[in-house]
This record gives sequence, structure tokens and C-alpha cells, in this order.
Amino acid sequence: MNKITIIGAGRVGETTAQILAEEELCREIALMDVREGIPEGIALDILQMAPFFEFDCSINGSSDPQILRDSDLVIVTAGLPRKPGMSRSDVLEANVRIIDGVTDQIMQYAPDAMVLIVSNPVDTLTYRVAQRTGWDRNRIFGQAGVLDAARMASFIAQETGFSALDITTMVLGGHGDTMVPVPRFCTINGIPISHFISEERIAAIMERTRQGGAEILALRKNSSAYDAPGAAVAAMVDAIVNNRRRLLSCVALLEGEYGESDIAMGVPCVLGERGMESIIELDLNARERADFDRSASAVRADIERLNSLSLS
Ligand SMILES: NC(=O)C1=CN([C@@H]2O[C@H](COP(=O)(O)OP(=O)(O)OC[C@H]3O[C@@H](n4cnc5c(N)ncnc54)[C@H](O)[C@@H]3O)[C@@H](O)[C@H]2O)C=CC1
Ligand SMILES: O=C([O-])CC(=O)C(=O)O
Repeated sequence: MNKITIIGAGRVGETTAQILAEEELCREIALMDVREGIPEGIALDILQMAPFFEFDCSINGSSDPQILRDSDLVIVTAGLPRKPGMSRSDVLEANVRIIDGVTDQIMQYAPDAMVLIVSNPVDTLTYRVAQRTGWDRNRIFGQAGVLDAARMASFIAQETGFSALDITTMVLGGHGDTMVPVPRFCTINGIPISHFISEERIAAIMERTRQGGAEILALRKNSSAYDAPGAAVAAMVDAIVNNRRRLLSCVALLEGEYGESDIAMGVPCVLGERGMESIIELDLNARERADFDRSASAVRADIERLNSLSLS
């Protein structure tokens, strides 16, 4: 991939840019932010890491949306993070206004790009970008489940003492309190986690996963998480850039899959050079299905709130 632009040079945007550079996932990284000077400063700072990490891609920053030109992929991290005590949905109204403006800039300057949404509430904003652009759904997707699955994997690693490298996890649904960790699809080197962890402890890990973002927010106080989120975004970029066709939980626009349409939420997807290439439909059992439906209802409530706002 030649050029990736990150819109929103805040904490998540900066961390993502750093990892993309360190891993040399493209030849050109651009950072865009409304705060003048900040994207330029961050770009310079990261560039000066090059001798240590041995990368030679270019990194530039600007407040001018023209920096979007020729982007193959645009990552959207612009918008307010929630504060302690808030849900991600509480920043919907503020962030949809930001995302609408950003979407228009992408359509104007990078009409052929793929778009990866990170800003919260990520399911509803991914839906909004898909609606506003009208682009094919393979080009518009969001990050949630990769991070939530990594959180769950790290909790399982702590619980069992096994390496996180051997742990595979799956988290579906909306990126909120109703997200759906699916222990039936969680294994340690192919062995179901129920072989190692009691039902009661699995339930506790599922709940800690659902509250994973809030736990960090409560501890960091002035900031929500950004280190693991940046790494999660970079893992998705790596899958696309290297056409790995990885099976990852991504926020995707549903067109009948899982019995849902006119909604975006976390489902297992194939991620490759064409972006969100396909959705894998799993046979959920009754309990998983009920949890998935409950999560869909929560996302739908946000979409309804979005539709009731007077937006241009
Ligand atoms: N999907 C996920 O898993 C995660 C999502 N997030 C979300 O990502 C977003 C960013 O979080 P942070 O980086 O911590 O926030 P931050 O406040 O550090 O950064 C946000 C940046 O967006 C910029 N911005 C605002 N309006 C803009 C516009 N119109 N154009 C360009 N830039 C604009 C701000 O100036 C700021 O630099 C939040 O909505 C947060 O909730 C954060 C972590 C994980
Ligand atoms: O908790 C938040 O608001 C940020 C986020 O989405 C996460 O870290 O999962």
C-alpha cells in the first residue's frame, strides 16, 4: 500500500501512526487534525524514530484536508473520547457532526480510498459513513472486535499462565456494554478454554472484557485507552496491506447476515486487499443468539437517535 492518512492526530491517531511506521505498513503516512501544528509536530517526532526502528517511509502532517489526496486507506480517529462515567453512546451527537465533515472531506479528496472508522460509538459511526458515502460496504468498516478479542485473550493469558500467542478469542456485536464475547470460539492452541477455566471464571472474564474500555478509562482518568487500540488498528491494516485474508471481528454493514440489515456491528469478516471482503455467518446457539440480538438492539437504538438528530 502506498499512502495511509489518519484523520485525528490525538492519542489513538498518534499511536496508530507510530506502529504503522515501525512496521512499515505503507510508504507514506499522513496525519490530519483540526488543531494547527499538532499533526506536523507529531509527524516530525515519529519521523525522528526512524533510525532506531529502521523505517524509511515518509510521514507528514497538516490541517489542510488536501493532505488526503491519493490515500489508499483513511483511518478515522477524529472525535471526542468519553469521560469516566459516560458510555460510548454519550459522545454520539458530538462525534457524528465531526464524522460527517470528515466523510465529506474523504469523498472530495480521497474518493477511491477504503475507510477504517475508530471513533466512537464506532458501530453507529461506521453505519453513518456507509450511508453518507454510499460506497460499497467492503470499503467501509470499523475497528472494535480486534481490540475486544485482544483484551479477552490477555485476561485468559493472565488467568491460565499460558502465552497470549496461543490464545484465540472472538468478540461479536456492538462495541459497548452489550458486546458478545463467545467463549465457545475461544481456544488455547485449539483446546477449548473450558478445559482450563471454570464456568464461573469464564463468566468473569467475559464481563471484564465487556468493561475493558471502562476499566482503563477509570484508571487513566483523563484518557480512554489508546495503546492497544492503535495496535488493533495496525493489525487490521496489516491484514489489508499484506492481503492476508485474516478472519477478524470487524464492524461491518450487514445486508441480511445474522438476520440483520440497515445496521453496522461486529461480525467475523475476511480482511484482505479489498478491505472487508466477506462476512462469515456462524451458527450461534440460543444463548449467543439472544446476546447478539440484544447487542443489535442497543446499536439500533443509537442509529434511531442518530436519525432523529437534525443534521445536514
Ligand atoms: N473503536 C475503538 O475500539 C476505540 C475508539 N476510540 C475512539 O477514538 C476517538 C479518538 O480517541 P482519542 O485519540 O483518545 O481522542 P483525542 O481527543 O486524543 O483525539 C481526537 C482528535 O480528533 C481531532 N479532531 C476533532 N475534530 C476533528 C476534525 N473535524 N478533523 C480532524 N481531526 C479532528 C482532535 O483535535 C483530536 O486531536 C474517540 O471517539 C474514542 O472514543 C478510542 C479507543 C478505541
Ligand atoms: O472505552 C472507550 O471509550 C474507548 C474504547 O472504545 C475502548 O477502549 O474500547
